[in-house]
Amino acid sequence: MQTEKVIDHIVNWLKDYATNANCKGFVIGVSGGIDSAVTSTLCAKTGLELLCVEMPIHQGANQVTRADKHINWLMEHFPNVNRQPVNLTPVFDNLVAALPSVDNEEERFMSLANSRARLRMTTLYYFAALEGYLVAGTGNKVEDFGIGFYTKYGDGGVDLSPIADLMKTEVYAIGDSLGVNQDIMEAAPTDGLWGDSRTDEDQIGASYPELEWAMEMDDQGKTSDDFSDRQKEVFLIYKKFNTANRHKMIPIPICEIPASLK
Ligand SMILES: NC(=O)c1ccc[n+]([C@@H]2O[C@H](COP(=O)([O-])OP(=O)(O)OC[C@H]3O[C@@H](n4cnc5c(N)ncnc54)[C@H](O)[C@@H]3O)[C@@H](O)[C@H]2O)c1
Ligand SMILES: Nc1ncnc2c1ncn2[C@@H]1O[C@H](COP(=O)(O)O)[C@@H](O)[C@H]1O
Ligand SMILES: O=P(O)(O)OP(=O)(O)O
Repeated sequence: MQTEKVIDHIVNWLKDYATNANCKGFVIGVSGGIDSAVTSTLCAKTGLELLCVEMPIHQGANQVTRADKHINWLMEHFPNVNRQPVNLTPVFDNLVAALPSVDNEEERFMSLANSRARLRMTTLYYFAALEGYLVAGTGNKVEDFGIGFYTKYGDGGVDLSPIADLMKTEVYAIGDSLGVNQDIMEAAPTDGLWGDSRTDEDQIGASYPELEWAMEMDDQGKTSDDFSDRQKEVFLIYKKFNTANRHKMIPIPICEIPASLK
């Protein structure tokens, strides 16, 4: 990858898109992870306004510290960057309190994890409408179009996706070139939605480099019969997620009414 040229390409793309859309700039959620660190830095480099929103929901202290440090760094280098902390912990707790209780709390862990991402999306769109900004998405290619590892209409609900054509390893290469701080470069990817320290790899059962390999093999038309041992295992994990989450990667189904009925 020609890293410097890719950076310039994305920055120009962001600038052109916002200008043509008559928007003043961007709003983004900054989590302390690599995807939002890279995307926010690319947005900052456009020179347009950038609002970085920190939205903890029972967040691990290390994630909050990494996000803080990254935003401080951006603000030191780019006068067009501002920050807005929004503590969503009480909002989330109130939502849970307003919902009917369940017999077994475990039954709703996934539903509530995704609700966290949707509260963040709602918050980002509040600022987008208020200030005339676009919501910048932070999904990369393997998450968005490989395994569909994001919350539909949560972190997947965005206006534009600057890094969605880049694999996670390419996002790290860009982060390195942009000077993203080492804590973030070394942090294990996590969706941070569970109130514990589980990583994406813990949840998925494969690492991003492994999943990128499987995505490449799938694109080449390979099947699980072409592999054995760990490769077969990874390929099957990839296919399972890719199949289950395909509905997130295509337009929503619309019930077409036959002309004869109109
Ligand atoms: N980037 C990240 O690391 C990141 C961010 C957020 C979430 N996550 C993870 O992503 C996962 C998201 O969970 P999920 O995928 O179950 O939730 P989701 O809400 O993203 O998708 C499930 C929902 O999609 C709809 N749906 C299901 N099948 C459908 C179909 N065939 N056609 C149309 N709609 C359909 C239903 O409403 C269902 O509740 C979790 O494991 C979460 O931890 C990862
Ligand atoms: N705590 C957070 N504050 C702001 N924005 C956040 C936070 N956690 C997540 N986000 C945003 O959502 C995407 C996806 O998050 P994952 O951690 O990968 O699930 C992230 O890039 C932020 O934009
Ligand atoms: O989306 P982010 O910034 O939270 O990155 P990661 O998923 O690698 O934690």
